[in-house]
Amino acid sequence: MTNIQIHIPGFPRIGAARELKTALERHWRGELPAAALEQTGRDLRARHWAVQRLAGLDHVTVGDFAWYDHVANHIQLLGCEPARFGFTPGQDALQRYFTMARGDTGHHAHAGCAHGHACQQGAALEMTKWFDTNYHYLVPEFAADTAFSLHAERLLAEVAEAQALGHPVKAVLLGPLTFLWLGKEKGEPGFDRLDLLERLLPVYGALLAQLKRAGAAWVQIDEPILGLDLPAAWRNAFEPAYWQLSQAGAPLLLATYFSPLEENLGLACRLSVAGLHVDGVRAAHELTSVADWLPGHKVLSVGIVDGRNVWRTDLDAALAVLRPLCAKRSGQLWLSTSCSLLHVPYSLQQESALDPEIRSWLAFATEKLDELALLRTALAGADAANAADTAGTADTADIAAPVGTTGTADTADLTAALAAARAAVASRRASPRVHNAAVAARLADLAQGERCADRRASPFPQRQVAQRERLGLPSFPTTTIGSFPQTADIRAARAAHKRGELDAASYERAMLAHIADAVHRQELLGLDVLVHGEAERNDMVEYFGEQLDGFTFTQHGWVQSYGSRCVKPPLIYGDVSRPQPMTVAWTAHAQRLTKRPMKGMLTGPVTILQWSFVRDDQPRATTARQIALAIRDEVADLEQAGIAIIQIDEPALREGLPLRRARWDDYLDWATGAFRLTAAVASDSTQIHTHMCYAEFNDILPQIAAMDADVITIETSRSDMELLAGFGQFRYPNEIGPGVYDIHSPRVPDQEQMVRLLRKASAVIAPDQLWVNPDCGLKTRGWDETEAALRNMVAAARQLREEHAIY
Ligand SMILES: CN1c2c(nc(N)[nH]c2=O)NC[C@@H]1CNc1ccc(C(=O)N[C@@H](CCC(=O)N[C@@H](CCC(=O)N[C@@H](CCC(=O)O)C(=O)O)C(=O)O)C(=O)O)cc1
Ligand SMILES: N[C@@H](CCS)C(=O)O
Ligand SMILES: [Zn+2]
Repeated sequence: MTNIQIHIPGFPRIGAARELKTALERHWRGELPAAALEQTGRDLRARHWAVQRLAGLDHVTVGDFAWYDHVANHIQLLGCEPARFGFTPGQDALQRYFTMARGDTGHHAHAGCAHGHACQQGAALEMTKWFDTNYHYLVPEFAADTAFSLHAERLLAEVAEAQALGHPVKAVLLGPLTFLWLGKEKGEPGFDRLDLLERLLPVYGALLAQLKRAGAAWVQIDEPILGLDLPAAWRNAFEPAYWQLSQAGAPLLLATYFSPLEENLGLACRLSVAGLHVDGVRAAHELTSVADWLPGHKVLSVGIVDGRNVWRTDLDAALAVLRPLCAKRSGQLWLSTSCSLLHVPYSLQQESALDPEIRSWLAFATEKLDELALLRTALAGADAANAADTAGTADTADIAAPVGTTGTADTADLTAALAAARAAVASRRASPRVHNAAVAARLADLAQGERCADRRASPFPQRQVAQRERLGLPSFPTTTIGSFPQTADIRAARAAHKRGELDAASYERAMLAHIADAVHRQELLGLDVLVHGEAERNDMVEYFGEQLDGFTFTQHGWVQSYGSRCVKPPLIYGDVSRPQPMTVAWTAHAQRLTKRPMKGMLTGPVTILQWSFVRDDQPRATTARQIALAIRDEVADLEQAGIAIIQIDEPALREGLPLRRARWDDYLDWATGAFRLTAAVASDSTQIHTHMCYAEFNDILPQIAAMDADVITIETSRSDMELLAGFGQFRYPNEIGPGVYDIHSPRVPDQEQMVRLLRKASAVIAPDQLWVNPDCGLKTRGWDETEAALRNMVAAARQLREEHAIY
């Protein structure tokens, strides 16, 4: 009979009430000593392990906690902190960690630094998106002389902490190949970071041996890159690497997630490990093959509960998938979430304001633990019954005894719990609030007149003439990306309004005053195209989600985005439409305060989709088109209100690319189509901007060009304008604003630094196509640094105008 166990690849670390965020930010402000911060970490870990055990999980996961990011943890664990930080022996490890994550603000590239203007010494590690999620990791830096050494004290201390609390431990590590893959090569061209594997493996070996000695029953070793299109050298490296590691220590559970294994399936099944975890949601179609190919003595861990979305699991469907697997695997079958629960909110228990019907459709992290326990109980019962049928005796001795609330369920409880889950799934399927006939009809009408609906009236050159005539901007026009500092005042006013302590009219007055302040400051700075500053927005996606039909939102559904920063993704449960204008009054107010053009600011359909929890009952493309129509209405209304420039942000367009290249074309087709559908309603003389950050665009430049925005502003400063080369080579046809300063750092760039970047940009893009702007919005910055940086930016633009003498 099958031994069924339950576990999770990882748990949210930020805390039910974002305790980690609060503690970190207090520590960084100097208000909380390191010892107190450490205590917060211990308390959170203890609480999270207790929740896992109480739900009946067989192992607690240790090693998923991080002060800032789990990849950064591995940089320290494996002793490869970049030399450029100049850390000295004996320097406090926590301080070094935060310096890597946040930069060394004591080292100013602009003020008397001997390293020149491209100086990156002391700059924070680059952040980039973790696969196709909205979580950012810190990018390891590798060079030919990178050395590794083991610093496992923190991880081993966490193992000991869990053991002291009486928990069976499964430690989790990033695998060596994924760790190297996620890093960036620095230094000499021609260096290949895969060459470091030989040096890295002995350190992993020593680590695994230490974990075994420490009593970790299992080590989960994450290799999500097995779901990517890997170069042959990387694929070939797996077998020898894992053979070497298998000699070292505790049994290894190799974990893959986010993507099907495809051509790597046989390889993953063959590796010298004791078990394999697969994503049973995104790679559901591979489960039978994996169950067939994986040798019988290995554990198969099936990630059957969705770790990337918030819908309650259809337990009947899950059991229908699991039963045959259970029959095939006479040894050990583990049930799990598809991936770490880092990507979903903590618990539904705190959500008192959700509509009860919609609430019944949902499962956040802690509810997903309960789902696993239910599935295990249901499956174990069926397995026992089968065994009794075949052997004539019911031997339940090797069924892991369920513990905890759900685990103690007797047959009646189990039946009731399954019935409740079934009713919730049925209610969601049949609910009239999910479907809106008017939205369906509008989409159907579009399908008929498709070609005109997503094309501007005239081609770009004609629009450019009309826009230049209307706007009369100088060359190298200056602008910002939308948000200005979300000050403590702004946040406090919104929090007071939410608590009912500040009435709607007073809140609105406060926001209008912040907008007026932002407009005034921009005029003094001499910017050419102004923005209202987004003071009234809690978040660029949540704000729209709160106003669109078909969306709902939570009170506490926070998900970590990077470090202490979190987002509260809205939930799309039904057909999307816009009951009324969402931004027009704020933007029109701002426009009335100035004679300069005020840029309207919208979030695009792909980004709203990508940064929300989305429906799983219809294709993402359909939802994207519904959102596109809603935002299109807003474009039309802004235009009607006299707004001449409208920015439609699509920072998540690149991140939404499927992890497998074979699926790119289909995605890019509907994603860029949704953008065009949003923008195409604008007349020729209305200038449409889009903005993208976090993007390595070069492999999708034709599709970005096909979006046909009049102006695109992109993040380029951190790559020293290297990203722009592709736009030059491709002869990007429309106007471009390559970011000239990194908004993630409090460092104020000087004029000369930005002039250098603009000259570099002018060498690859025609100067009359160029705009001047920061990399992204300024909401996380303070006003002093913002004004200082923008003053220098405006001066840099003026200098370029003089150099090119093309007013
Ligand atoms: C551009 N980015 C975004 C991404 N995803 C999004 N959904 N939105 C984005 O903007 N992905 C990629 C990047 C990630 N970058 C960031 C940057 C900054 C943040 C951030 O600052 N997050 C805030 C939360 C923002 C928010 O929702 N604010 C609300 C609520 C504020 C709050 O916590 N209030 C307190 C009370 C405060 C008080 O003063 O009393 C409370 O409610 O308890 C608001 O402004 O109303 C963060 O704090 O983490 C995220 C991603
Ligand atoms: N308009 C947004 C874009 C962020 S990607 C902002 O400025 O914050
Ligand atoms: Zn941005």
